Amino acid sequence: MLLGFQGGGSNLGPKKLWMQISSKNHLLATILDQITTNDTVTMAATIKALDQDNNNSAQPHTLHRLFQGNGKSLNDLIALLTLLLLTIIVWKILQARLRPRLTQRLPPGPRGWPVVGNLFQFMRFFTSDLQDLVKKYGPIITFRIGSTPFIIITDAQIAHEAFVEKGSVFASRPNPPSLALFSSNFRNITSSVYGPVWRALRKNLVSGIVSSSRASNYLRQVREQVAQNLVTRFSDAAAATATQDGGIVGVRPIIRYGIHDLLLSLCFGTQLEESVVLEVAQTLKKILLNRSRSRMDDYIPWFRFIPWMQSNEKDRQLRQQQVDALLPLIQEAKKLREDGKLPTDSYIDSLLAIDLQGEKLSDEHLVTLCSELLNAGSDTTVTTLEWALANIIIQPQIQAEIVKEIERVVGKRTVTEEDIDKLPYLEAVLMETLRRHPPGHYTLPHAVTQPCKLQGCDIPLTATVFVSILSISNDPRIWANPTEFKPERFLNLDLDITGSKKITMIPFGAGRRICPGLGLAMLHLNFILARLMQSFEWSTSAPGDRVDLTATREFTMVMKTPLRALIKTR
Ligand code: HEM
Repeated sequence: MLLGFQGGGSNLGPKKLWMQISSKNHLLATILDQITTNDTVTMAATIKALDQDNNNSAQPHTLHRLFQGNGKSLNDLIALLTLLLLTIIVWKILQARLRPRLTQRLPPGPRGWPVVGNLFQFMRFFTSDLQDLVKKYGPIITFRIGSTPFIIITDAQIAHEAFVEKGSVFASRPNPPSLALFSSNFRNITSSVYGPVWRALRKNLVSGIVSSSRASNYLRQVREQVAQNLVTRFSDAAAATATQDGGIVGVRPIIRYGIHDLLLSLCFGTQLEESVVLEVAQTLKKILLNRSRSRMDDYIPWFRFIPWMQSNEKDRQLRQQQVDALLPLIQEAKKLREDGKLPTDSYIDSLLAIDLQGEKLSDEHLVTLCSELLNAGSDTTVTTLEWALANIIIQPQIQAEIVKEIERVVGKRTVTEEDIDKLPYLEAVLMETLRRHPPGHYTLPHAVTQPCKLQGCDIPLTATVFVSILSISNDPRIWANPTEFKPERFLNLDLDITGSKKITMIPFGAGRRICPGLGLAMLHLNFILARLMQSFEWSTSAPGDRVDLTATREFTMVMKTPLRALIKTR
């Protein structure tokens, strides 16, 4: 259109034309106003005034020449002004989006590549030690993936400032699109934003199976039964490879089975057949492994167009398998409930009773919430038990100390849940395991509810924030000789594992999003480890064997070489 003007006889360049237009900007502003309000009658009057203005001037106005002298229509003028208006709007939008980025002072971090940011460095640093980066950039580090800042806090005091002192600000979760399918549109505890849905679901879990766990007869019986089955499974596996010194067992699969058996019973109110437990465990593991793969298309949208990066179809298949595995159990639980036979302490019973924003939960939503309990509580517990046994095998004096404590407190009878509080050394071994080998090296991702400052740096709304759990529990300013496995350090320590007063180690996170299963997890860990220690002598699978403590990331940080042990009934 502008070219049209120039070709229409005006010998002015665009810059000069603009200056002339600007000189009449008061009248033009009025016209612009009228264009936007579609007030054509007054607009005509204003243009007349502009005309008048030109007639009175010694030098005829350029616009006048352009539109009247050259016979251009009012429509052309309107089009020019609309174009200007649009340019102004686009400029304002760009300014609003760019200004915060240009003036923001994010925590420092490594330089990234254009467009993808630190994509190629991030996953490497995420699974390795951050010490070198901390030396270079300080205790809070920013990575960028696409345009999203990933901020990692490595220091206990700063973690306390963020998650506890500014708890409500750091209490939300980011909502990456690929998570929608498995979280029923971000409506489970782990992924929901800080708000009423999260509050209602978390309260339901905590006031249901977590708080009442010790008091509930049903839950106590389940644990007793599962611990007994676990001991039998270890005995059977050892018998299959029996030598005169005992039998060799692969530790992880047996414990995995036991913990799934336990959580499925807590969830569905009934103990399930072995084939069902195995099928559910296998399906959920596949999903966890798929979910823990980095999904960069969440942050760099054009990745979705690269064929080998597309995982939507795979996600849909896995979701279907999850529904196929869990829906029959939900339907069975509904029938038991109708017949008044479903234990009221089971998780599914509380979910069937709950109204979420005035509505009962759909079957699809129930699948999501049951899977969440099983996923959150299984690998974390299995991993902790495997690391604990590995360290106990490496240091036989720790095993001797645990057994001595159990004999002193319990005598010859089988250890029960009531005994757990009287076994401080056993608990110290588990605490040291959670410090040295936390199942998650990072908290889950947090989002902020409003832009804020941390240590003088900006934390924008777009940020995804993590605390490095491992950096804190390996910090030599907090823990003497942090790389040594020494349960004794916990014996006379007034430890606050929730970190609410002071953060020293937070394997369960801290603040509003702290793991709601903390109490239940500690009960399971103590009870099962006590039973396994009381039932068997544990040693390396062959004389001179070394237990490899290298970690690798699955969903949790697991032993890279799964633990094999020689066990002998005591
Ligand atoms: C050794 C066992 C466990 C460990 C180490 C552990 C650790 C964690 C960690 C680090 C978080 C993230 C906290 C954050 O983002 O700041 C978390 C969240 C969570 N955990 Fe656990 N957990 C364990 C067992 C359990 C169990 C048994 C349950 C279920 C009863 C459970 C349910 C959850 C849930 C639902 C969340 C999400 C909380 C929220 O977003 O509000 N966890 N856990």
